[in-house]
Amino acid sequence: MAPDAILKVQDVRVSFGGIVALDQVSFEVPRGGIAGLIGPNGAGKTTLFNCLSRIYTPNAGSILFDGSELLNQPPHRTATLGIGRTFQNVALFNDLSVRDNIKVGAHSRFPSNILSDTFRIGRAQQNERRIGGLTDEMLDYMGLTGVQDIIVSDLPFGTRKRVEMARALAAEPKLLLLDEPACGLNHEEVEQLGGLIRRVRDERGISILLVEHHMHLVMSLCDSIVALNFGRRIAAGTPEEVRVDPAVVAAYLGASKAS
Ligand SMILES: Nc1ncnc2c1ncn2[C@@H]1O[C@H](COP(=O)(O)OP(=O)(O)OP(=O)(O)O)[C@@H](O)[C@H]1O
Repeated sequence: MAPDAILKVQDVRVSFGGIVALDQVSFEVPRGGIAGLIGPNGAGKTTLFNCLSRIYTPNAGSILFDGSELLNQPPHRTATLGIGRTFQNVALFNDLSVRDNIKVGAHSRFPSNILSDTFRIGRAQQNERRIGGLTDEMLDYMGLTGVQDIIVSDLPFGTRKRVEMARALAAEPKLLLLDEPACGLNHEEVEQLGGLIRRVRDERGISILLVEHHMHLVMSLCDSIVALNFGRRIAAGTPEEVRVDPAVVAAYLGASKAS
């Protein structure tokens, strides 16, 4: 793996019965980069994200994260290894407050064990203080301090999306996977989101991979882009290269004709 790649996806294949959702897909995310994953509906983007967050196990291929094979790790370790994620439809604990949702993210940074915590109360208390500190920091960073006690289900969709990103950031990931972060946001919110994602990379050094249909956001934000269609990689390169790639143009024209 190139020393500057945080993620290397190599020849990944996933099939569901007769449907091949990913077919020999390979690409890299440079460390400290913002990479985009694009493609028409059904191209395989979510399936790939589900492999990266270990919800699915590929039938073949390799996923190197920070130099180690991710597929050898148990699924529950992805957060502790340093992979954070948000979901297309927002997956928060709807009955909990903003603060408690973010605390859940911070907890994965300081894993606890009821047995050892019982005998090492001092350490458990120290971890609780750190979790509280990290939660405060994320509330402030994401501009959510004013709504910290509000139950998540009472908030507008755009704010819930920010809470979800704050929860992922509270686990201090090395790589953040954003699944359609602009979906459901208005024009102004999309502009703010672009600035926020850039800040997360610039100020926190977090590498980012985003799946997104909002082409203006992808093209203005990403350093590199991978395009999929029918489970296959059809193009990869800079935004300028991918935008004019004939296979990408044909895939999107085909998708718009079909819809
Ligand atoms: N759990 C599953 N069982 C069966 N088929 C699936 C499953 N998940 C995805 N697929 C199929 O795999 C293919 C890729 O789907 P996927 O959701 O990854 O595409 P996508 O690029 O994320 O699409 P969208 O932009 O609409 O979210 C599709 O043909 C889809 O129907």
